[in-house]
Amino acid sequence: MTMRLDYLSIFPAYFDVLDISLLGKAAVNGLVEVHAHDLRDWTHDRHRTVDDTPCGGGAGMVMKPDPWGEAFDEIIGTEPDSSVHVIFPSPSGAPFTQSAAQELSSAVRIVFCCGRYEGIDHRVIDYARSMWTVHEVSLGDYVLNGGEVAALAITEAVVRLVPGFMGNPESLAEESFSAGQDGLLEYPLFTRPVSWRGLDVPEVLMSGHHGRIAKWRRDESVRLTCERRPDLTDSDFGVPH
Ligand SMILES: N#Cc1c(-c2ccc3cc[nH]c3c2)n[nH]c1N
Repeated sequence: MTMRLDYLSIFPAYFDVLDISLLGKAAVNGLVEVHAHDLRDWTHDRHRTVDDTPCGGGAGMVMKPDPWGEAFDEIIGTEPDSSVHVIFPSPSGAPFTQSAAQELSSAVRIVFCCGRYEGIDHRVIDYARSMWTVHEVSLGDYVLNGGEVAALAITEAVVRLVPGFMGNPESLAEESFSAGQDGLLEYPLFTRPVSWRGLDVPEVLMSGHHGRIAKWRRDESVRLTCERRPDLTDSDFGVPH
């Protein structure tokens, strides 16, 4: 099943990058198809205006609803369809998580609505909610200038989980935040040479003793998670008091 990805933005060239790297390969293999659209193509004035002053006053500009609605009609259609996932990156959105990426990896269609200026007229989101499955999501607690970077990050997090995308799906199981890691951060990784600039690979990893190696890795994951992400430690993870 091919996943169709659409991107609506006033900077559609942001998404040219999706033609390279692994995503390019996935497109070639028919796993995903990518369509980037310039929102200004749905304007009708000579300046191709997509923004206006905020009702109620305030700084900055707000994206007008009309171009979005006409773009939706042409790109998605005018009939409700809950199988279409419409993502609005927003600083006021719910934190985007690995579990959200996992859920979206089985979607047949995802449409990213990339706002700029101060944001998009809220009626656009309300209309989309009446038609499709909408996700207002945030990458994190910092401010970007628009939704494009978030759309790219979410795309990578989702598409790499699409069955058939990763050459070795087993590698997904041991990553940070994966279910296989019990939500823990990934342990430190090493490869050859064994000694590098006076720094050595931990001996246990060279022991060939799989049980000891597994314990060392689990202990390191717990240590790192407790140190860096106490918010993820909603249980003791077997940490001795
Ligand atoms: N996702 C996300 C965001 C944003 C964001 C998203 C869309 C727009 C449209 C205008 N400004 C935006 C900022 N800022 N910080 C995040 N984590």
